[in-house]
Amino acid sequence: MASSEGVLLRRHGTRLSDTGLASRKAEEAATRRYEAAGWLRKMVGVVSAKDLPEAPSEEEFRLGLRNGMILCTVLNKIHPGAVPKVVVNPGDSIVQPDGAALSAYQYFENVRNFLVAIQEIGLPTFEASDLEQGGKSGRVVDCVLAMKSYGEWKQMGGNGSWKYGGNLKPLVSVKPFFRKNSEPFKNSLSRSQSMNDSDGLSAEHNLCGDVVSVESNEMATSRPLKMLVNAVLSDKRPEEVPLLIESMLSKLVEEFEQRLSCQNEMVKTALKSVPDGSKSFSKSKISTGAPLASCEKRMDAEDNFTKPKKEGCFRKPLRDEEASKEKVLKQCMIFERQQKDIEELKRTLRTAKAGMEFMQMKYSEEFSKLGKHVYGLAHAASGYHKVLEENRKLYNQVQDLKGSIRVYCRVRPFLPGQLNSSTVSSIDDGTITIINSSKYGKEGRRSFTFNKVFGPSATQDEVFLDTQPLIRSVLDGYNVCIFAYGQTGSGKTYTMSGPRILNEQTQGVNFRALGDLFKLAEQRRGLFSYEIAVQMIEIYNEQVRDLLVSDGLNRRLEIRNNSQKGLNVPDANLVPVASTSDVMELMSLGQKNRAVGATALNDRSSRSHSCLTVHVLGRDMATGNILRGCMHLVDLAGSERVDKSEVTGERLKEAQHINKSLSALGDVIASLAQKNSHVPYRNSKLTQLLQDSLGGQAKTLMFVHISPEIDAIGETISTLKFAERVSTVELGAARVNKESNEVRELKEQISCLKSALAMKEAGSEHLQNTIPTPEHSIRASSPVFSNPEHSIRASSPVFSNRRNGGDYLSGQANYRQPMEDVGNIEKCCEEKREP
Ligand SMILES: Nc1ncnc2c1ncn2[C@@H]1O[C@H](COP(=O)(O)OP(=O)(O)OP(=O)(O)O)[C@@H](O)[C@H]1O
Repeated sequence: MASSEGVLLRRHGTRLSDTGLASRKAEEAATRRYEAAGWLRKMVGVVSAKDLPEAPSEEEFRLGLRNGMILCTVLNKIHPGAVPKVVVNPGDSIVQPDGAALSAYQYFENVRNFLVAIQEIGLPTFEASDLEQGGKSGRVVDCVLAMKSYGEWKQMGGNGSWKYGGNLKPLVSVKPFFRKNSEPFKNSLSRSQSMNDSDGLSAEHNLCGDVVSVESNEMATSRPLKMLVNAVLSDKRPEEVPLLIESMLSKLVEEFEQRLSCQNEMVKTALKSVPDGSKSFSKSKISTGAPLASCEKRMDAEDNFTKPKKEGCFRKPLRDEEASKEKVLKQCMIFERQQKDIEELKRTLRTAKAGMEFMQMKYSEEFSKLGKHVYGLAHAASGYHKVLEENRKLYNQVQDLKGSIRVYCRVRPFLPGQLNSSTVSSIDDGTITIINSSKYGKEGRRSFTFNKVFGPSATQDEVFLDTQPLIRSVLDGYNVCIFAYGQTGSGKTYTMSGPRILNEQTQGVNFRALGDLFKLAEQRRGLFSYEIAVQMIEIYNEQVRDLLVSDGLNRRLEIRNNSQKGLNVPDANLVPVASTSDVMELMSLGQKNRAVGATALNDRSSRSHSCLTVHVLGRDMATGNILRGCMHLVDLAGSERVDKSEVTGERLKEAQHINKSLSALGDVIASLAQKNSHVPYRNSKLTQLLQDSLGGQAKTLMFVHISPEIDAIGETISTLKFAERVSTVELGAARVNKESNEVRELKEQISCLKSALAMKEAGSEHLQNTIPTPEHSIRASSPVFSNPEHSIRASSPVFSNRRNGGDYLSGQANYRQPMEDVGNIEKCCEEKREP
């Protein structure tokens, strides 16, 4: 063996000094081995020691003792009964160099029992594997030499606890062995078995729970392992055992390492999940002890629950325990942290709840405020509607003040090819002066005053300007009548519709009025909803016909002034319209249906009155009030005299009807203007038809057309007379207003003169100088005197009666005269006041 060791040493190229040390050690080991072998041989005798040479090699020493018989026999000799039963195999005489002949049973029983006994005595032991190939025979030698010492100590009468004083290495890693068939072994085995059989979990738990010291823990752990080893090795051949054990051990080590790394991972995870801030908090809690203990308990419970049951309890190194404790600490910190978070959440919830309640209260307050505001707004809105209504009324009153019957005169320009010699002398705002030819009487000029006179150059836009405000009145529920009056060819159709070729500039009143009507209705959307519909009627020979028929049948219609729908001709087609173009389309249909007769004067001359009525129904969306208004656009038949038309028979009849109806219209308007109690509506179909729109709050606009040709002067004058008659009262009223202004001014003059007289009578010497004051100069140049209109007054009796009137103004008057003048002026004022 020494040589083999030497060979080994040489093979590795060990240094010489090392080689010497090794050989010395080898020699020493051999000496000890020989001593052990000699002592054993001596103890068992030559026969029993036949397998153990006197100076054996390591191998021979191991093989000689391998069956355990020598060892057990010697031990029983020095300590009788130490190994109660030594197994003797019948075939043990057959010695195999590799020990293959030895049964595993024999091998285990004797060696184990020996080792148990040695352990019980307190002698140094070895591992069973040390008797195998590659085992450490030095331990066996130590054990044998310890037995020798023990035997010698016993022989010398040693008693009680024996202390081995030999130079032995402590056998820390050696597992304790228990004697087979011995009581302690039996008890531990039966206990382990019963535990495992009954309940693996509780058995493990109890095993772990019973651990009080490391020693007892080791004992408890070794029992099931022993069983496992027994079970595994029982049917194995001896030569397989070392390999098996090696494999098992490596697996155990592997398993242990795996668990260790697993635990390390858990600890790392726990450390990561614990916030830094919580450490100090948790530590302070842990220092109190109680929370930590509870945590540890919880963790133990968790561990026991999650650990696989078959693993059993492993003895852990101290480091593992520390890691485990640290893990517990971390868990505890997490738990504390979670509790803190829960508290925080609860607090937040409480705050949120309070916030919600506050918001709810605020919202209810806001809602009640909003409700009051809405109520106020509704109130204001109703007020606004009242104001609107008031505004509507005021607006129409203004229109009334402007005149509910307004007459406008329009002079047609000369047509191409006509002689450019006009009967119109001058046009001054509302007054037109006509040159009256000698043919119809005394040569001279005649003036007519209307609301406005449009000369030949007036545009369609200018003509419409005064009509425009009345369109709003229609939407406000008032009725409006717009007439085009005049002799044939004077331009009625031009004013109402425009020329044949239309553009934006040449559009007539109809287009513009309807355009404004729809535009205003659109602007009022949201306040009012409007329904607009159109009727078109023709009055021909005092017969009423519907012009909006598609079959061309001219059925006679009746006029009923008391129709509930506000329709005077309820049987006529009433066509809803939504735009100006809708209306124009209907108008062109009506024009086609209109009875048109060719006359000597104008091939487009119409011998009938046509009336386009736009019915407006407005619903006040706030109050639900209904407003009904309508606008009549009437293109009257030519107003020329019958004899001029040179017609007889049917044409004469037509002309007579036209004249009669126009005359009736004049009568009605005149009656209205004069505010007569009786208005003769029923004298013609035309006035019957327009009854609701003539008088009352209705507005009437009449465009009177005249031709400028000299040969039409007769028609022109008769037209102007008709128009003057219609507008007389209105204009008369205007005149009265004018006169009252004059009276007021005259009164001012009187008071002035009176004060001048008073001063004179007071005997002022300087009167002569005081009369022509700047005040008088101003008065002399005041509108009353400077106005051309007042030039009439200058020649009036008031001033003409005055002697030295001019001197008076210049301050040269006789002082008696002013009193006369005052009397005259006062008299004049009284006269003017009368009408
Ligand atoms: N202000 C005007 N400017 C230019 N042309 C005009 C004007 N007024 C009328 N006319 C032209 O005079 C002609 C006759 O006009 P219009 O047809 O309108 O007369 P009327 O009175 O309607 O005739 P009737 O009674 O036959 O219908 C037309 O050619 C028209 O274009």
